[in-house]
Amino acid sequence: MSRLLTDEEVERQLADLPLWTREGDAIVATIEAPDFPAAIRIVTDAAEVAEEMNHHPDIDIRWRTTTWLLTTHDAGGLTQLDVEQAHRITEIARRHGATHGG
Ligand SMILES: C[C@H](O)[C@H](O)[C@H]1CNC2=NC(N)=NC(=O)C2=N1
Repeated sequence: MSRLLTDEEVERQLADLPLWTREGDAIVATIEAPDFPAAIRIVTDAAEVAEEMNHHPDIDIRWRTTTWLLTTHDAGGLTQLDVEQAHRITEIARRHGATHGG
């Protein structure tokens, strides 16, 4: 299991993740896809990454807007797994033509 990151470590790593903000013990991002099928493709690709990492995001799907919440339940907060997954979800979203959500 990954160790908890310090507040400073989280802050420093979020500088490279403009889509993501900290909310308590989690990091969150809102991603707007071009249309609903593209939003679902992002979720499907992220599901494969989640299985591979054995680390699973909380996802809210509303038409073409998806909201993602990452935290490491086992550790009780943020770990390097969340940061790595945030990068991978961001890359998937970019590939599917997504932009920042509101
Ligand atoms: C038993 C299994 O390894 C754990 O339940 C995994 C599965 N997926 C997980 N996902 C997330 N986001 N946090 C976890 O702590 C976690 N733990």
